Amino acid sequence: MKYTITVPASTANLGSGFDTFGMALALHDVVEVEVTGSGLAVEVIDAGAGDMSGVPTDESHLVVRALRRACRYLDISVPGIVLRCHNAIPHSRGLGSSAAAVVAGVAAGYALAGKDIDGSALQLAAEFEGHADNAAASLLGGFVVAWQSGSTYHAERLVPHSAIRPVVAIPEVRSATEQTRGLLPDRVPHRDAAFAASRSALAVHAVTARPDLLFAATEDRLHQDYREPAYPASVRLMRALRSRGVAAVISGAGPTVLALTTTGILPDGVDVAGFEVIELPVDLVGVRLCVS
Ligand SMILES: Nc1ncnc2c1ncn2[C@@H]1O[C@H](COP(=O)(O)OP(=O)(O)O)[C@@H](O)[C@H]1O
Ligand SMILES: N[C@@H](CCOP(=O)(O)O)C(=O)O
Repeated sequence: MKYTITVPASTANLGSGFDTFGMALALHDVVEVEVTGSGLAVEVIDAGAGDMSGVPTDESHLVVRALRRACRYLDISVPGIVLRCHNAIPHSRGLGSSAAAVVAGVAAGYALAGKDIDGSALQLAAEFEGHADNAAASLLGGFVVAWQSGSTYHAERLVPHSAIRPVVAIPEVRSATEQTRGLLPDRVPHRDAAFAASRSALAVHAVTARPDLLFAATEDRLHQDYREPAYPASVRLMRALRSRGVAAVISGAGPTVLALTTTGILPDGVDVAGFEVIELPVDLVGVRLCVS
């Protein structure tokens, strides 16, 4: 039997919802899993993601680690595994590749156990990253609001307004989420926290019902400026787009720039040299499984 798991990329934060908002995007990794008599074989296939040479093919592969974790949680043992990973989501660009890999592995564990995905899958997946925004989006699809109570992760899925057409500008350069989290301060001024509270509350309304409010709703003071030294060209592009009235933000921990448009294109005259610009519709479904 072959289990095929299709998992969407995601964009986190959406400007004002640091570690809270996520949105699934229609760019998918596909992972095929087969159970064998013994051993582990991992094949990593570039399906558009670019250079995959740094990705391991042993037990340290992220999908394998998440699959093993889910199998332990679900109390099943698997004698051997063949894994074929077709990677389309570029790595270390702020499009949630690591969360997608973890969600694929967890979903594979549930598939092998013959169990439907439930709330515990989010917990298992979010534990890998320490925040649930990307994982919830890849798991549930649509627009998610994620939060943590103690060590428990939660998320609510909302449906984005149908007029929203996300466009991403992906640079060639990479930046590791772990490193850019290190650029964030331990404390922020109270006025910035209040600013963030107003904009993130507004963003829930803007994304679901009032796209005309997206520009104000995506303003951020908690993370993007602090991370600018890691990817100045991305921040420059984001600011150039915002100066034209586009609701542009840094996608996740960067360096991709996300524009929440209603046109599916970026305005003429903005210099996008060094970026691949593509429209990525919202994925409303989240992770899916096919058994053959
Ligand atoms: N499909 C995948 N298979 C295996 N490892 C992956 C996969 N996707 C991401 N990773 C691992 O996660 C790293 C990128 O994670 P991260 O820095 O959080 O960036 P991103 O914004 O792309 O999630 C990669 O360098 C790789 O080690
Ligand atoms: N909220 C996180 C999101 C990281 O997303 P990624 O796609 O860059 O891994 C953060 O901003 O650190």
